[in-house]
Amino acid sequence: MMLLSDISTKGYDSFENAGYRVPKYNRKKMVTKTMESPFWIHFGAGNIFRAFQANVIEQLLNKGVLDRGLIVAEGYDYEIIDKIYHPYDNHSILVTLKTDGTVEKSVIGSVAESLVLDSENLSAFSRLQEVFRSDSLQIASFTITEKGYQLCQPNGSYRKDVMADIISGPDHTISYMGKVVSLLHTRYLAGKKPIALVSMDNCSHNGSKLFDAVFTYASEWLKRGLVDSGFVTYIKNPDSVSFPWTMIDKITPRPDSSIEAMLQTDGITDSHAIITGKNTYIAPYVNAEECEYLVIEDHFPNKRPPLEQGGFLFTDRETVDKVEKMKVCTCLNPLHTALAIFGCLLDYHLISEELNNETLRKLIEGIGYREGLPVVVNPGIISPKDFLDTVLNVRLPNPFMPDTPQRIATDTSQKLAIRFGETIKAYEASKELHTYDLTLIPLVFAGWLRYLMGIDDNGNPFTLSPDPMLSLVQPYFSDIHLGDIIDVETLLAPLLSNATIWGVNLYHVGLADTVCTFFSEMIKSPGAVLNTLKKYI
Ligand SMILES: NC(=O)C1=CN([C@@H]2O[C@H](COP(=O)(O)OP(=O)(O)OC[C@H]3O[C@@H](n4cnc5c(N)ncnc54)[C@H](O)[C@@H]3O)[C@@H](O)[C@H]2O)C=CC1
Ligand SMILES: O=P(O)(O)OC[C@H]1O[C@](O)(CO)[C@@H](O)[C@@H]1O
Repeated sequence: MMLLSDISTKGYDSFENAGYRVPKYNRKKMVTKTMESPFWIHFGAGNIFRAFQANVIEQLLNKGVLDRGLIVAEGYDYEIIDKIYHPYDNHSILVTLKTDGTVEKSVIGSVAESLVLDSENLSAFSRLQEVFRSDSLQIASFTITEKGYQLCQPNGSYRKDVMADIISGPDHTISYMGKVVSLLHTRYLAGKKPIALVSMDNCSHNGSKLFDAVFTYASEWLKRGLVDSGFVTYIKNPDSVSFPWTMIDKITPRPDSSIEAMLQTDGITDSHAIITGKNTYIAPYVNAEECEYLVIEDHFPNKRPPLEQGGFLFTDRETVDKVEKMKVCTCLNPLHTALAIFGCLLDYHLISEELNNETLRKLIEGIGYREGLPVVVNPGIISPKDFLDTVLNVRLPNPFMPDTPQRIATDTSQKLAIRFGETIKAYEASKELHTYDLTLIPLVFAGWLRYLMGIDDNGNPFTLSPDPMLSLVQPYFSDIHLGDIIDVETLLAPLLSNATIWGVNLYHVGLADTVCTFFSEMIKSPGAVLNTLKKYI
């Protein structure tokens, strides 16, 4: 029997004997050095951080490239720190699921310290202030989901907690970003020390999103006389505070029970997944694919260690933008969304199993190679064709990855515009290509509308994944049944013309009729979704 919670007292031997990779550096020394002179603090203690950033730093510690590790702060879901970090002395187990079926299990010790970003927890907050005052701090990074950067409510006014912070100033913050900007203010007061604030979230132009959030607090505080103008100048000066853009890619599903069972078979009896009160799915272990990309705009005013030795790719902003577009608009995420929609409709519960369905495989190959690649901009540092080949032949079919269409189907209404709309716009702008050449993208659009009926292709009801637009779009489909003869054009017109959903008004780009035709065919009877796909692919 092995206990992860015993690891700091009993050492790594039993884990090593059970075939786990274990820290090869002197962890005590590493922790002491990190506490004394931190270089990287990360906000967002969720799964991707543990699978990716913490593992890269672990490798660099093992190689002797680094002698200090990471500090992590969690400002949204404190339960993660209390239940998943502290009981294990900040260790975690990374389970890497390789495509050949082999599994690599590693004990990750690179997180030296974990803290709640809670202004009411005075000791944690003053420690964070101390970290932000240190000369050595070079990077504050974030994986806090796209929601983490949003300061406003859907009606455009500030959220309550944001407004409270704007009024009370940097010394009494309660909102997430307010607390971050308060810490940055501490750093400013400590001598305008330079730092890179690096969003590593999956959203387009993420650095600018982070800047906008930070700048909003600073300028609102300046307006109210709560900070001096030098603070705003500090944030706007790229030699003091930078906001590099990044592109991150590593499929990291929620902790899966099959992995937990595997750890138990190895004798680890205290590694159980939890769902926190804030709905984070987290465990002392994390499961992820092997493939990973983190492309970062190389702009670090307080310098940085040689993280490229851990595989991060440093480049200019324009290249990050191109890589991001390549991944999100063409080579990965459109394929993922197509599999999510049709996976739910065809009752699949594993992405990898969908790749064994010839029709679905042809669908995503066509979306990538035929419809997407002709308009993708080559970023240079990664070849789109090679990237797409790997997605199709290595990553998505990986039978050992417990990733589900239902997870990816989350928030589809927010994803269609960026994942498909950009390709449609590129066809519109092209002299040689025409939107009427597109068949597969309209099939996905019709598929999503069919998905919104909440009835699968066998005629059975299923639960739609969470999506902020459901209450708006679902009512259109509430009275439709398979086999109904309806005026599809009249039903769908308000949706098809909504450019917020698709990135374009489908009438303006000549695709509305095609989507209506496909949708009509998909609602004819049970089995009609698959038949429609077969007919047009
Ligand atoms: N899981 C994946 O495959 C990948 C995830 N990412 C990025 O990382 C983000 C987080 O992913 P995971 O760590 O896997 O998810 P997770 O569910 O394990 O953790 C989510 C993290 O975001 C925080 N969070 C959630 N809502 C928040 C809010 N409203 N304000 C501030 N913080 C909030 C949580 O407290 C937690 O730290 C994703 O949204 C994505 O942008 C990027 C590449 C791959
Ligand atoms: O939920 P989304 O944004 O569709 O992303 C699906 C997955 O694919 C990725 O884009 C791969 O990096 C991850 O960010 C995410 O886990």
